[in-house]
Amino acid sequence: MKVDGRHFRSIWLEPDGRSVGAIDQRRLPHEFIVAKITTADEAGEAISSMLVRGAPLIGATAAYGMALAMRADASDAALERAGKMLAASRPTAINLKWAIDEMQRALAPLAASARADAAYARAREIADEDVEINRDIGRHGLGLIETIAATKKPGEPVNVLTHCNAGWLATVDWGTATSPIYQAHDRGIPVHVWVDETRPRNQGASLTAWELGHHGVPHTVIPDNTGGHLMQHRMVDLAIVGTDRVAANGDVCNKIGTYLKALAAHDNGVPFYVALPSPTIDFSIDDGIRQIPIEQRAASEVTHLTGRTADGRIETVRVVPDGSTVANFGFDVTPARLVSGLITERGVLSADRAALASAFPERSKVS
Ligand SMILES: CSC[C@H]1O[C@H](OP(=O)(O)O)[C@H](O)[C@@H]1O
Repeated sequence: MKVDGRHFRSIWLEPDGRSVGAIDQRRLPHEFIVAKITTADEAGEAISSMLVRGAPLIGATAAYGMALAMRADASDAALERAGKMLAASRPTAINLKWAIDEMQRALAPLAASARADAAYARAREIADEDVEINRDIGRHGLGLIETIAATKKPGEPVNVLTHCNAGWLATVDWGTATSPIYQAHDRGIPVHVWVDETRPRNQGASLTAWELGHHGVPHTVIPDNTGGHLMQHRMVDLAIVGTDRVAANGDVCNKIGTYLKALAAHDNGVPFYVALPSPTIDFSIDDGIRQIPIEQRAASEVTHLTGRTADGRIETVRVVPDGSTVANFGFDVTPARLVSGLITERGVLSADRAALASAFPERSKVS
């Protein structure tokens, strides 16, 4: 997507053909800083520190991390070690394991001398595939927005609520939940986005709002607790969120607070859609609430906030009393019964095993 008129992906191979460039998402929205990742360990640290974040982008970063590992040591032991290290960087997004499995499947049969070049080629394919998949997600999700737009008065926007950041910053490009929004906007369909700030890391306020602003999409940042009120007052036409892992039965794991939005949407008859690329489907599990591991992150993400002072300095301040106990669950699981549909690269599916297996037979058999 564009940043001040210049096209960017969220991650890319640098001109040196070895190191990997990535937007440091911890510095947005106040600073646009590009990080250079030069080793597999740095790729793992970029994922665990959330320099890069978002399920598809985590996968692409791990793929390049495997390539960096092979550049340094292409032995079988190094291939296994890099996979384990990267897989341990974050537990919830299944795209991480998917990408590592893809890389090891491509590299294990090769002679060590051929592995580095093959790894970079496969990592680039994974990144490019993500862009095309997300473009297709947008194409299929666009229909949902067009249907609602047809019921509106001329110029009246379709109001979409989203939670966290499932934008182009969470993927290699386009985003998942935002792809239909960008495509509707680019076609002149009036859209407005209610952006959940998404405590504690504020991915909505700091990332989604930044993205939408740079693309010229009208949006309003709201505290996380506002969505239910807006839905009660018919101010939300559609909710679209991303996901980090979908169980075979259609249960959806996403950023903490998604489940509460789905409950409010269900109670108010607001369509609640989840956008995802097929690598996010985990066909090996069929009960998301019981089987999807929920990451717990540092208390400091809750006790402290970072922002810009009136005179332009970036400062971090404490917002919780010393000594208070903190719980920081990163994700929750929305049961399939609360999901109106899954927007995938192969169409909009009902949130159930039959629909997922029918749309992706090649994946459902593997698991
Ligand atoms: C398109 S996947 C985006 C997904 O990932 C986010 O989590 P995090 O920012 O912690 O990586 C969030 O769950 C988004 O919906």
